Amino acid sequence: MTEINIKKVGVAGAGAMGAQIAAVSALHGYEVILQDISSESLKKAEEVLRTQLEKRVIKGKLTREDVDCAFSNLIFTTNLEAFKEVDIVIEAIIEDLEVKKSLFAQLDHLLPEHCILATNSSTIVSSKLAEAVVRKDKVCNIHFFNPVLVMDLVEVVKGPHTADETADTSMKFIETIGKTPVLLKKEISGFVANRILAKLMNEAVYLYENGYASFEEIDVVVEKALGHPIGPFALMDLTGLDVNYAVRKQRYSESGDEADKPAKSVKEKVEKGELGRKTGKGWYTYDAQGKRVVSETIKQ
Ligand SMILES: NC(=O)c1ccc[n+]([C@@H]2O[C@H](COP(=O)([O-])OP(=O)(O)OC[C@H]3O[C@@H](n4cnc5c(N)ncnc54)[C@H](O)[C@@H]3O)[C@@H](O)[C@H]2O)c1
Repeated sequence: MTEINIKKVGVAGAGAMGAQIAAVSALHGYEVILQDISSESLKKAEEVLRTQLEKRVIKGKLTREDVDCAFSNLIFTTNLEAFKEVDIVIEAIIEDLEVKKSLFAQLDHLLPEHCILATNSSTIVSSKLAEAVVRKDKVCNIHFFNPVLVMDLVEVVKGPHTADETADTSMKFIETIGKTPVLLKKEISGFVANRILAKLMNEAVYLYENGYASFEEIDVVVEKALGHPIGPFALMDLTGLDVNYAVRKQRYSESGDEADKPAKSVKEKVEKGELGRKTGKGWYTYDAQGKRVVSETIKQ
């Protein structure tokens, strides 16, 4: 078994996930290329990362040298050609199967032969993306959780096409960036955490849409009675309602199961552009610093 020696990391997509995956890799000494089709997204990613890492310096979780070193390891670019010498690419672009497949096909031509091509998709199994490439044995899921700077766990999912050394190298890579990887030996849409979470979210939305309790009250119950750090509606705001919507659409297109369909109330919010923290409003409203504006009903 030949294991791949990872030195350079490519991250495609500089949104909420890609930016932090790149930052964590750079903080652990890897040379990282963060690529996005939008220069606006790259600019925002750099600004947000500077703020987030600065906060960690103030809290004493990182030193200024750590942060300076991480930024010196990071390249922000719109040029896909910059991935020509990377050893692993983690794709974290929008949750759209056809867009992801098209990127995988482009990358397959461009990347060195040994390079692993992993997807951070919340739900799409990597065999659907492996269809677009020749290097099928180098394709797997590496699924991080939001926010990547904080969340320890990463799911690595092996498809029937994934070589053992691809899964092994991916697991080891995750350990080297200070995270705990869990290997799924067989692929299944949504993997472990999101499948379990989807059941909870469905029930929360059912109770809300049928008027049993407000979304704020449901969040309070889940936090205080079940001990979750945040409730399902606050979590949707953190993840992005557009991401939740896209994931459910994908799941529904695969399963045809009505229970997988995007929720009506989520669809309405996405259509209004209320996507959660990233737009300042989702289920809750957020101020310019990203702090939740507490409603009068909850204050009482
Ligand atoms: N948000 C979450 O909580 C979360 C958690 C785990 C996994 N994921 C998955 O991670 C991926 C990214 O999610 P996100 O929340 O960071 O999305 P996001 O909307 O914040 O960012 C997506 C980025 O991809 C860029 N992009 C679109 N098409 C591209 C292309 N062809 N090439 C390069 N860049 C492109 C966009 O410009 C944008 O900057 C999705 O597959 C999502 O399912 C999200």
